[in-house]
Amino acid sequence: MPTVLSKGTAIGAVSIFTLWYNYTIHKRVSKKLHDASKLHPSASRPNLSAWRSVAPDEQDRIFDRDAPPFLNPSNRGKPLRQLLAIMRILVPSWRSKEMFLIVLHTTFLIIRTWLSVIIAELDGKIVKHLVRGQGKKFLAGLVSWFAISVPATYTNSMIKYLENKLSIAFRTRLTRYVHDLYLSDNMTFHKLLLPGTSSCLSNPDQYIATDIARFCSALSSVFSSVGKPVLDMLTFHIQLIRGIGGYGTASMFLIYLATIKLLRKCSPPLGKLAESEANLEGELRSSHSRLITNSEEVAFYNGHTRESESLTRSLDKLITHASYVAKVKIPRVFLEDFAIKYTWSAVGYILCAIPFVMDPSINAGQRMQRFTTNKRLMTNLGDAGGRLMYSLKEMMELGGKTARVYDLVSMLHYLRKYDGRCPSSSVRVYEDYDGIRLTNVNVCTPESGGVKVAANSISSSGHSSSSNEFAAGSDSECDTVGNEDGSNSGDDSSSDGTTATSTMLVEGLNWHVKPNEHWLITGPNGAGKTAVMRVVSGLWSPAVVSATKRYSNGAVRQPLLSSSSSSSTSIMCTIEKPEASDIMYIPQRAYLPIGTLRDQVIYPHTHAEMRDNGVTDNDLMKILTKVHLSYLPRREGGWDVCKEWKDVFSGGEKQRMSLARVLYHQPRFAFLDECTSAVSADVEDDLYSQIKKAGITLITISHRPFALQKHHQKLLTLGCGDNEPTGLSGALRRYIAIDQKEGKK
Ligand SMILES: Nc1ncnc2c1ncn2[C@@H]1O[C@H](COP(=O)(O)OP(=O)(O)OP(=O)(O)O)[C@@H](O)[C@H]1O
Repeated sequence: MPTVLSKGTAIGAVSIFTLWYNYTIHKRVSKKLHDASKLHPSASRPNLSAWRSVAPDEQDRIFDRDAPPFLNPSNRGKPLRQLLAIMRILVPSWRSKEMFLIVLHTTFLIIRTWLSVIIAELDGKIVKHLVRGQGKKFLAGLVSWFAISVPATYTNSMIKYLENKLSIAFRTRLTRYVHDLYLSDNMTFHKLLLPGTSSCLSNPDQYIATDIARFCSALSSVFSSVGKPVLDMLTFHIQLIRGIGGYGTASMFLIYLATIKLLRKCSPPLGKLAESEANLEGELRSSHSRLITNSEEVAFYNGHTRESESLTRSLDKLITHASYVAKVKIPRVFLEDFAIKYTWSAVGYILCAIPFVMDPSINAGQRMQRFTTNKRLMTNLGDAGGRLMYSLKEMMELGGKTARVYDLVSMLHYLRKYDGRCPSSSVRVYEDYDGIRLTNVNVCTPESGGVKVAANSISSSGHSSSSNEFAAGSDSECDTVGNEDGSNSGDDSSSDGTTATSTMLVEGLNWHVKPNEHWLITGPNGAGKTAVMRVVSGLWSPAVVSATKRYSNGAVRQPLLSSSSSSSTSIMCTIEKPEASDIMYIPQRAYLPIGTLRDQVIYPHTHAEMRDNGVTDNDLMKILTKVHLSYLPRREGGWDVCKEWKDVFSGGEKQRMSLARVLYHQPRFAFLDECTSAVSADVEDDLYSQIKKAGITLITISHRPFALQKHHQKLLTLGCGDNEPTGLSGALRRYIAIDQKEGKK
């Protein structure tokens, strides 16, 4: 009895220590976060970003060891390797918080196993005293039983608590890591949704918001569901060897192995099924998001029936899949129950009974004590074995969840590394030029299937190719591909037979914008006006033009122009422009971020940055006056009011707000893409004058050249052949640059 009590005291001491530790640490961390949040809004973010704690290049190397599985299916089916790669993010060092939680969690698992052994022994002793009629000892046994129950219950709740903590810690670190990649400087969030990539990784929101959470929760519970039963089984087996002998435990092990083999044979591919289910859930979620985003348009069209059909279709697919999964699991569930609950228990009884049959000299009391202890150990053992079997299922499902997260992270790494702005040796971007100059630039739509092709070139060579991000698999050594006749279907076939399709919008564009030389870009719908803006901003990669009028998004060979050389060069396409911050791009659809009225004017600056720049609310008021929005702060109730601004502002107000942003940021060049189409003519005139007065060089994209030409000196017309505007399909897009003053081409 004293042994039991001293063990109980030791466990109680450990429990009290962890209680105290948890309480003080929690208080300290909360205070730190509270203090930090008072300094700066972004300071509330603890420095947990694995992006910084694990060198990104090192992670690139890990994730690029082979092409990611969505690009190269042969990389599928390696969940352990994928899990280890992700673990580098989750537990970046031995001294990390996650490591501490894992160690603490394991400690409590060991304590619980130890307690189970103590309880089994105590159980046997209590029954023995009862059978022998030893009342005092029986009561003392009961007191010990209650004494041990306090640390035992505390241990159980700590295990659950630490499991949740671990899951939250994993999720925080992984989501931060993914956010850093997703919102990195090269606009990965945008590239991810371009055609060609979206087919590989649709619904990134589902991956980030749901799949990461599920993966982290599954991973942290695996520590308990696998670690604990393994530990239990080892401990109980050692204990049982004393009770039922080596042959008994050996027989139990053999039965476990046989059950595992049988269950594996009868199991459906649970990992793959879990992965497909997550995909279908993502589809349903994105159908709902689309409806939420476009609710007004759908309502105007009375499109609810049509939308309901599409939602029901997504739901049906998910339900059909879920029903299928439930059906294919039946044989496994049946076998699992039969083997674990019934067969194992029967075998346990037999193994417990054998020692007494073999040794009839044991008296009734001892027999009862040993049988009770062995039976409890056997029950615990069976329970642990059962949990291990169930956790095999969880592990298979974890494989599917791991694959989803690995797909996401490797895709983001892929885009981060290979999607630099114009990384191709044949496309040069200079950012120290006092103007914007494009030389021989082909403006093409992104290739669908382009990522797939590019990634194959990576996997075959084992390192990055220099072709641009949506490029066909050609590297600088390959021959130019394209249509001899200069037709606009820039097809290119990769080695695996994948066809990358891209459309040439503007060929060999030579365009020079000097400071204070205001340009108007015009042309029919779909001619590529916005595409030119995308290429200058780096959202789309420019392609190169060759002397033979062929084109390729990869590098091309071109004979050197000097007569002395018969060799070739591939450098021929350049974009020169000022620092990125000196050019501002205002898209067709006005974007109104979540936040205050002030945030609408200063976006993407924060209020703190605005103050750092010495700008006051009075200055903002002057800007709003210039764009004819001075009434807004009064109407909306001040600068600090937060609303869903896209529903509050009219179409014209949204566009004027975009121009207010231009006046706030004062860039040297501003691309304005149809951003005054909803503004009345007199106000439009004034807005252009205000922007020009602020010293900003205008590059305006518009269908209405006559209304706006007085504010511009130069005209770039896209979508025209040599004489007349052409139809858009099939014909090669050309351009005409006109100096309006001189009236020459
Ligand atoms: N992400 C994309 N992937 C593939 N093709 C695209 C993509 N975005 C636009 N395109 C195509 O590129 C062509 C040019 O688009 P762009 O937006 O530049 O036209 P635009 O001249 O600005 O037309 P509009 O006057 O209608 O705004 C269009 O045919 C369009 O379908």
